[in-house]
Amino acid sequence: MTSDTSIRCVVWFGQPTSAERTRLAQAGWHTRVADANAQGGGVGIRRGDTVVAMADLRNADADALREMARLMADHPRLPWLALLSTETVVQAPEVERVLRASIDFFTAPIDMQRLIETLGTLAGDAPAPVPYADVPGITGSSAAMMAVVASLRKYAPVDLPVLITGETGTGKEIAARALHKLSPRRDHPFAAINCGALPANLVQSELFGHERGSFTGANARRIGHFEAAAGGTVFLDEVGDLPPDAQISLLRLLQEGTLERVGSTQSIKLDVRVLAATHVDLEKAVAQGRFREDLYYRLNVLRLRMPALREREDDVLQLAQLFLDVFRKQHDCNARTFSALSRKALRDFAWPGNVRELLNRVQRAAVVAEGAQISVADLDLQDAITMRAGHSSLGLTRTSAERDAVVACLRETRFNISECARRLKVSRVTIYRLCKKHQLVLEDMH
Ligand SMILES: Nc1ncnc2c1ncn2[C@@H]1O[C@H](COP(=O)(O)OP(=O)(O)OP(=O)(O)O)[C@@H](O)[C@H]1O
Repeated sequence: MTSDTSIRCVVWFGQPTSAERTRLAQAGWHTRVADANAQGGGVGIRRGDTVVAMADLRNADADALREMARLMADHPRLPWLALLSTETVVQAPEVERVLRASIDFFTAPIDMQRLIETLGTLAGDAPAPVPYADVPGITGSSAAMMAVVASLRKYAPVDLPVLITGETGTGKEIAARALHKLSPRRDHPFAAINCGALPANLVQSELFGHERGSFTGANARRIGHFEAAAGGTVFLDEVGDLPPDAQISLLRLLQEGTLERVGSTQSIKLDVRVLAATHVDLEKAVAQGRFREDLYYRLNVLRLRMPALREREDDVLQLAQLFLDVFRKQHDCNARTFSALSRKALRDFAWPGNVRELLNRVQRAAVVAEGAQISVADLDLQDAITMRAGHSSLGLTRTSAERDAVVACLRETRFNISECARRLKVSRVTIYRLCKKHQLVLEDMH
């Protein structure tokens, strides 16, 4: 069983500066200087800990270089990074040997941000989120999320309704906001209305407005949500909850582009795009006569399905780290990252409440965590780690397909990491991360 208190350690062959050590410590990495005097002074390394070795060539003379190359050859299982000075002669045979044995190298002055990101990747952390610069609010680089982003880009400029489906908390409103922001209507209002939360007797008036005196309590004329969003976009969440009379008014707006306020017979022309969401089966509601079929076809012109979080296993850690980083900016908290075991639990959990549940668990964990690492207990996910990863056959199939692809390519390339990375169109660091994820020990595969 993996310990939930595993450490991350950089075994530094050479001399780190105190500023470098401080930055690493801030990022959750212990530094153990490997020299003749190091015994006992460093961190105890145990099974389950993450260890990265640093070949610091900045002050290395010819003897030290030779020694380093020999050391690296003796420890091929360690992930090695190399640090060079601007004077290091990279063509020198000993330097070439060091570089060939290294996953990546850095030249002084070290870009500490890049170093910390590289260490994180080697430790199996979530890859940095893919920024969709033009698609606000959307995070995730899984295949499922990339497909969503492609649809958002396609649908946004088209002035037709979009029916957004998906379980609760999958980001349907985020998708609707992104559609609005990417559309030519972006400078006009966006109104999000939860149809299920409107009092049944006031739905018509809330959505379409009313004239003074149209019903008891209507003391003044009121503009409805649709009119207030003129020129923009209206997002109707839980559209299946609309009562029959509001369904008729909405159909008319979609067909004719007009509405009537309650208590008036005057038609008002209105330009507004309608986006609708549902987490219930609208087809079933139509079959049962609870939802108008003609309205269903009007709303369902373009369809966007938001995937459940369990279908986006690759995004869970990115989202968790993002939510933690955002929380840290707003609150004083010790937690900076997730323990190895809690990362496993985050990946394995089925997330019935989807992204919203992830956000809530991370925020709660950030409040209760005592140290720099969020534990499984902080996330209240103790049960998740006892369950098998990917209860769903989809999760299992995907994981084993990924493992098979890496193993096959490594064999085809005769375990040449660079060639394997080139063929799979990923970085060498990713190959090392995948080997770690699937517990592939290169030497055991020959
Ligand atoms: N891809 C994403 N990137 C970042 N945050 C997200 C993403 N998807 C959802 N969220 C966050 O998750 C929460 C739930 O999202 P949202 O309200 O859009 O879900 P929903 O599907 O509309 O839920 P419901 O069906 O319950 O109304 C929000 O806080 C949102 O910011």
